[in-house]
Amino acid sequence: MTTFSLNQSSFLSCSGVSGCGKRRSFSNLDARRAGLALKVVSVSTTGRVVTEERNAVVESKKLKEMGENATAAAASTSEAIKKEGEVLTVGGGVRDVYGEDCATEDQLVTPWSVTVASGYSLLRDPLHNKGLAFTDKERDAHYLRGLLPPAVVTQELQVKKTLNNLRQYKVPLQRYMAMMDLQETNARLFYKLLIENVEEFLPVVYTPTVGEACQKYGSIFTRPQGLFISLKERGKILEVLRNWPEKNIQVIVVTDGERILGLGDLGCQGMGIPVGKLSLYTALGGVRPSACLPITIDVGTNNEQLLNDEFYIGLRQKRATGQEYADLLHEFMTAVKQNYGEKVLIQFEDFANHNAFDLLSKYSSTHLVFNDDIQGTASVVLAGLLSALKLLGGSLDEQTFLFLGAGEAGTGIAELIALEMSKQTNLPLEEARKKIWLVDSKGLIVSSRKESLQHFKKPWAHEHEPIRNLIDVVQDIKPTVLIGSSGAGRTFTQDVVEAMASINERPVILALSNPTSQSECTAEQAYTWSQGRAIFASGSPFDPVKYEGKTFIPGQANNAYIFPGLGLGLIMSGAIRVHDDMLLAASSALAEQVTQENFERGLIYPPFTNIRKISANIAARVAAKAYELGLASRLPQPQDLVKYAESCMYSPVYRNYR
Ligand SMILES: NC(=O)C1=CN([C@@H]2O[C@H](COP(=O)(O)OP(=O)(O)OC[C@H]3O[C@@H](n4cnc5c(N)ncnc54)[C@H](OP(=O)(O)O)[C@@H]3O)[C@@H](O)[C@H]2O)C=CC1
Ligand SMILES: CC(=O)C(=O)O
Ligand SMILES: [Mg+2]
Repeated sequence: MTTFSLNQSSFLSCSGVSGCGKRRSFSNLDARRAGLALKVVSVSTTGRVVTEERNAVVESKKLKEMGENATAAAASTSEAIKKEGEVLTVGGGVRDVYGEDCATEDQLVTPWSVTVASGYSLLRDPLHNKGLAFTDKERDAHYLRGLLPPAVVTQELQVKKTLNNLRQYKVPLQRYMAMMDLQETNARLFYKLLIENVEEFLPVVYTPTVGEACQKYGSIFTRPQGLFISLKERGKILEVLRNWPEKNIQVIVVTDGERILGLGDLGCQGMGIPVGKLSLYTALGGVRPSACLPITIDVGTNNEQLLNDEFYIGLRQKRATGQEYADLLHEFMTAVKQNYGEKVLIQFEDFANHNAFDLLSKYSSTHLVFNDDIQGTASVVLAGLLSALKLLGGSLDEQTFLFLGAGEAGTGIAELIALEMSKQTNLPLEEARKKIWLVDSKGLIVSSRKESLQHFKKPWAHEHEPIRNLIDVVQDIKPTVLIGSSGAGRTFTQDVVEAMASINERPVILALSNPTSQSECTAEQAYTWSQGRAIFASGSPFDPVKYEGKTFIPGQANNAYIFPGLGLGLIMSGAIRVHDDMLLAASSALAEQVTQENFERGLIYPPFTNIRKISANIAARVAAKAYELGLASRLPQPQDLVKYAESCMYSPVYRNYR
């Protein structure tokens, strides 16, 4: 294995010797221009794929021999290539002939190979297909003649046409299916459309529609969008990982489907969630689509309705638990590290809390792992609270927090608030926690219940008499901030919101539960019942609300603001572990992106329209923290991390092919 310094790898990794994946690993054009005597790979007859295997060590040696001149050569090479418009250069990195941005990857794959798909195969390769946007020259060069009608159109026109078509669908699930179809047909068009129309299509590929898609996944399933690893694959998980066509994976989102949004156990059909989250990694965070791998672990389901559904696509058995479950997960975690190395980010998503906390603590010291529901949600909510303070005045420790729901989201947020409070005031963590109260399905969590509490609830069992109902808790505790993390829809009833409004001039009410049906209250309810005084945000989006002649725009408190930027920051710094301070850094980076204009409209989050800029800022702060903590492996540290983050981001614009 040959390794390069960052300066070298920013060029070399992209030009193939470092192996940017089996299919797009090397542009011969780049190689020739970089002074390497590589044989030009010829394209086969129509529809064939030419694969050329080489020994990377030999080529690596040649590049090493270039020594210090490599970077300079790379820079001038990039410039030359740019002029011809054949490949795009960004930030000193080079994208290969198919335009895959490999700037963040420096792993070596030996032996590497070059594969060129042409003709019919090219049209069916979603990462490279451009449909009618293939130019006449490209059609000649890539054996596409006759496979396409004569018209040549721009990507912009394709976006316009696709938008027109998508808007014809009035049923959200049909829009979802059309979007998935587009993703599977032409990824760049899918991402361009999603990025340019993020507020319109986020609710389609993500919450709320993705929830319905998971519920009906068996019926709408057509093609695999990720890997299914079930108990049947026990002992063979490494082989299963190797069946995935992309080799150079940077982020895995994995679920076992037991707590999909607030919809409960959807078993194998939870796959819609990793697929959706990873679409956001690319669209919002700029991680290459080919570097993203959605995985669903299927250990059965306890959902009787699914078990009896003839279209169910998962194992027809009750969930495996205990040692059997732990062994499968351990085999998975081990295989991932073995196959992709230790810098692949594994995001745990929508596991039930009885596994989520244990998995996170078991693997956080050996793998680059992150639980989105516990940690990403905490980071996004803390950001919202930091910016709400600008509307409210005062400091974090002057607030009293009440949660409905004491699971992953609730206790995860509570802990990060306490941590931030403790850092801000030097208050011991134990003391900071006393400002935070949680209610679960049995009522207020108090010390007299301590023995029977799950471990993650114990820090929140304060001295107090038990109280059963939320309204009584609100009247007793008098919170300034009320947070819904229960998964139980419409539990912030009129009397609860009215009580919050009678206690506070500007009550902060966050109804985090997803999808929309599970939101603790609607935006309209929050504004109406508080006479327009609530500072409100919800996990799933709500339309603007008109109340007494004024229009209120609800914010979206969703971890989608955090995980794409956090992930990018981890990847670009080569972080080896996730640290709480990175979550705090992400929170403050997000809070700083809220503008005066946003505040004037009552918003505590910036609009999603600016999300790529927001993600670059989050990534930069997370990466800076990784360097500061000595957890970053990609050295030296780039000087301007925001610019570097932007330069690493995937662009969905079509590339010109030779
Ligand atoms: N907006 C966002 O970014 C995110 C939103 N979420 C949403 O948060 C919700 C909860 O997720 P998560 O924390 O992982 O789930 P958990 O299952 O871990 O926790 C749910 C908690 O809510 C409590 N609860 C359930 N029903 C009621 C009720 N009727 N009254 C009072 N408490 C109740 C449970 O009580 P008990 O412990 O007694 O069973 C439990 O403490 C989901 O809807 C999810 O979609 C999650 C992550 C991110
Ligand atoms: C948003 C999210 O992660 C959830 O609802 O589970
Ligand atoms: Mg989740």
